[in-house]
Amino acid sequence: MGQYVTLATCNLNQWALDFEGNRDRILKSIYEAKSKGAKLRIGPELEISGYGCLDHFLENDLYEQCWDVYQQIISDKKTHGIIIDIGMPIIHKSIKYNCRVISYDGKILLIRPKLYLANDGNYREMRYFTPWTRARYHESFQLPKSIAQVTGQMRVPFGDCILETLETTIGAETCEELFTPQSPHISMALDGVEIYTNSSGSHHELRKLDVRLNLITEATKKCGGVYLYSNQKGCDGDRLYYDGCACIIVNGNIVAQASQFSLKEVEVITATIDLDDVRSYRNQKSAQLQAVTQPHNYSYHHVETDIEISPSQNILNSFVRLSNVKEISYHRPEEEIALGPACWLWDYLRRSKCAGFFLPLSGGIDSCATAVIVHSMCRLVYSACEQGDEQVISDIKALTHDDTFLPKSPQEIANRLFYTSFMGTENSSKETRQRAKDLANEIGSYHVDLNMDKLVSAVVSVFEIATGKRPTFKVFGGSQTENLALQNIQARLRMVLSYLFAQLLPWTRSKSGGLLVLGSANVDECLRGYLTKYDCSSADINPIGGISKTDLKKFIKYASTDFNLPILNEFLEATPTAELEPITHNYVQSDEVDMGMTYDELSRFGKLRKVDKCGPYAMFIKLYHEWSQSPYNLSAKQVAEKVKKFWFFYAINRHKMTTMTPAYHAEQYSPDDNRFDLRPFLINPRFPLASKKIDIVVESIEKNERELKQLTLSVD
Ligand SMILES: Nc1ncnc2c1ncn2[C@@H]1O[C@H](COP(=O)(O)OP(=O)(O)OC[C@H]2O[C@@H]([n+]3cccc(C(=O)O)c3)[C@H](O)[C@@H]2O)[C@@H](O)[C@H]1O
Ligand SMILES: Nc1ncnc2c1ncn2[C@@H]1O[C@H](COP(=O)(O)OP(=O)(O)OP(=O)(O)O)[C@@H](O)[C@H]1O
Ligand SMILES: NC(=O)CC[C@H](N)C(=O)O
Repeated sequence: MGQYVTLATCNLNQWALDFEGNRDRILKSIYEAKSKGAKLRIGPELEISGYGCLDHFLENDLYEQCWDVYQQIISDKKTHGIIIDIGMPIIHKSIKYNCRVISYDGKILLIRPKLYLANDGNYREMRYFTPWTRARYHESFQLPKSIAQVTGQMRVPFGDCILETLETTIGAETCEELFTPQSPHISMALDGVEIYTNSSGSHHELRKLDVRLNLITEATKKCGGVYLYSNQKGCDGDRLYYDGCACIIVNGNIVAQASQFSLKEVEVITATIDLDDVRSYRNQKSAQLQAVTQPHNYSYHHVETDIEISPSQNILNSFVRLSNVKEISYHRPEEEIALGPACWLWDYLRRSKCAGFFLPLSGGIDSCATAVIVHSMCRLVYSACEQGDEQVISDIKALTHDDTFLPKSPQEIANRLFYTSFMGTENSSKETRQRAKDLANEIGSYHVDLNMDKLVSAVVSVFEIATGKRPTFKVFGGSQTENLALQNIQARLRMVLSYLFAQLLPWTRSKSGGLLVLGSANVDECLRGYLTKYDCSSADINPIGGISKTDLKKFIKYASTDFNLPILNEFLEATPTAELEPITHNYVQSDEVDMGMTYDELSRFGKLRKVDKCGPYAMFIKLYHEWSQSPYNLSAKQVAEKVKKFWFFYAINRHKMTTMTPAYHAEQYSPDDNRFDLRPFLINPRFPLASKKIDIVVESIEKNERELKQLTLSVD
């Protein structure tokens, strides 16, 4: 007994619309899978076009080019001798589908369209594709002439079918289908499928990998079987980082797992498994009864083949070893922050071919976190170069325009690609200035320490000459309006300077090209609108725009030890301040006081608003029950005030989200206006009806409390 089969899956770093680059990575993965003895190779969702083409999926060109590339792949003889399951979009009867194309030896066996499309949060598949709503139904698909010439076939099955080899049955599931209550793998299992494939375009979100892996392990624990999961990896041209983590799971146990974050463009994993293990596992009588009581028309169309994927010599060959069960590996959230945005930045930089990054470095937590993420990128690039990763080596040489460059440290990379600047005013403290300098020194960035008071006073003078009025800070007797305007002008001038320096700093060092300006507004500031519109929060890209202040602090703590940067502790100990107002003997500007709420409270508001989908009234009810308890012990009135204040600032500042810098998506409660959190930006900030309802509840609670108190007193 024993039916040993070697299977392969992969992470591919595809790029939207990079058809030829995508083809080369697909080919590389097939060659590697074959060289490891695999008989089946699966790849990520829509891997030929790249997953994130968005509205380009509406263009017919794209479909034609996918077929062009597909033709090149299957006519390459080196891709024969292995079942290949490739993701691409296909037009059938004038309707666009998100498909798997399964072939062997240059012949297409089956085209399987996605049944349940992803359409929440960041996903809008229904905008471009139509789901194949007819379960277990198939039609005949007429191949494009160019493909027919290569394969010698005119028509192939198109629909919800499964594939039969000489030893087993294979069924394809596509990404979102795993997340649905009636996942196809359930009915496939009941119809005898032993190997399920899942090809995904699934993005990273902090603390979320376990959701995906739990679904896969639970699926195979319940149904038995081998689950091959493949995913795209990297930045393919948008705010998302696809987080790979291809894996192979057998009856609930993981036997192979690829990385979640790395700079490798092609990462193939294989496992040798025994199909008999699936059959033994399925000995559960109740499951067998469910299988035999399925209505006969519930059976899938089996595409029958005479492909042998488990040659009998496998069990006679002592070199063929069954893969061992492994522990699932997860990263801590701090590591996820260190790695995900760093990989995303690297893809962005090499694909944009810019000369590096420019970061306004203030000496505060946020820009510090951004700087440390760039440092983490430099560490990853350095270590990939050390390991001889040819792609990374060629990219770093191209970016630095130096064919001889092989970095000797992460700092050496930063010195060529990373520019930071402290842009001080008379309101800046020497501590923040020094912290910025020290950090730049530690991580090796090319640092510029400058003062821009002349610029600020010049702009204020222009205003004074034009209007005859000179605004004054509040601490010196000015109004709130004057105070804000004087702060905003400093902040906005920093943005203008940033772009000037980003354009010209490489030139001052006789280097060519311009820099990408990095923004550092965190998710909580965006939600509360605690930032100046069109200031340094307006940049080219922002690696931390989807990360909460609380997580950023944990990340800095982690990096202080794991990256050996003790200077980071100084950032953690400092009070967060914008340093836009003058410091006097009894006043230092502080973020949480300015905002009227803490960062922890903001995270809670953010989660309730977006993840739990609470309006102001529902949020108040939830928070009253939470915050009236120890350790908060807040009264209903206090909770009501906090909730109203949050919604007020959220609403008056929502317009700022329409111009926010594209940021790495990392948090479920991201308020990203462009892709993830679609809301109006002219909102009545008082939410009058919800406020009245909250007030009525507060009154009733207070009345109950008074009555209870009186009752207790009279009993005493
Ligand atoms: N409903 C609406 N729809 C579209 N646009 C609207 C609008 N309401 C105002 N606006 C526009 O927005 C402007 C107000 O926004 P904005 O100019 O940002 O000004 P504003 O939000 O009033 O002030 C910026 C806030 O960010 C704080 N802050 C804290 C820390 C650091 C920084 C920093 O920048 O470094 C800033 C600063 O203390 C202040 O509370 C209005 O003048 C108007 O032009
Ligand atoms: N003195 C400064 N020099 C350089 N850049 C600055 C300076 N002050 C502010 N910035 C830039 O403007 C951004 C927004 O400023 P803000 O004071 O709101 O800081 P923040 O969002 O709390 O971030 P940080 O914690 O980095 O100060 C900063 O992240 C930084 O990139
Ligand atoms: N491409 C997809 O179908 C992705 C949807 C899925 N919910 C995910 O986040 O992985």
